[in-house]
Amino acid sequence: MAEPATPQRLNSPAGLAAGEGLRAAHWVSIDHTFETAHRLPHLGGKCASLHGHSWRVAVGVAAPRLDGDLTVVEFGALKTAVRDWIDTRLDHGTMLGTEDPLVEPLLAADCRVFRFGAGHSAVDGEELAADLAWPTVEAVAVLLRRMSQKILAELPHAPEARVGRVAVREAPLNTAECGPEGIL
Ligand SMILES: Nc1nc2c(c(=O)[nH]1)N=C([C@H](O)[C@H](O)COP(=O)(O)OP(=O)(O)OP(=O)(O)O)CN2
Repeated sequence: MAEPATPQRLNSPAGLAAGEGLRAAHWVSIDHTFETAHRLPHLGGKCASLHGHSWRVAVGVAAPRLDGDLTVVEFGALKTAVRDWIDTRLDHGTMLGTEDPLVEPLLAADCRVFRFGAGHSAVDGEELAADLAWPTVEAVAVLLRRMSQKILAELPHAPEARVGRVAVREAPLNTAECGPEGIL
């Protein structure tokens, strides 16, 4: 009789014939949405005007083999942590370059502001964007990939699990992706 496919056997390289799938590669991803304003004075045109988007982020995590519970990382734990980080710092706020003259008046009016390019004055997560001068979609993807790497490191995950591509959509037609170095 065939041996039952218990999680232990499935995750054990010794329990698999050569070429069987579980040693190959695994990708999972979670999505989150947030409502945030930004502006990009350095690009000029309409992007220089303060405007808002319904942003969507997809965080991908890859691993060469699964954890003992047959996951790359548990969806619920990853979603909770990613949502919490975004919802307390970006959602219903404004992303600005640190030199933007709108920073001070918005903070004075008790609005949520997340500064890019804040260098040594970065606070509460801004350090992850301290070297990114403006909140372009590409820069937001870098920020959220760094955030995801920090979160993954603090969660139980499969051996050698890594954050893969992080895709950020600011509008239905505009998406930026950030992936591991060497992917091109
Ligand atoms: N590579 C990038 N290009 C642009 C960015 C960016 O972050 N990275 N940002 C903008 C503007 O902020 C703007 O929000 C988007 O501009 P655009 O696509 O031109 O405008 P619409 O969303 O209104 O697009 P339509 O297709 O014209 O409706 C610009 N470029």
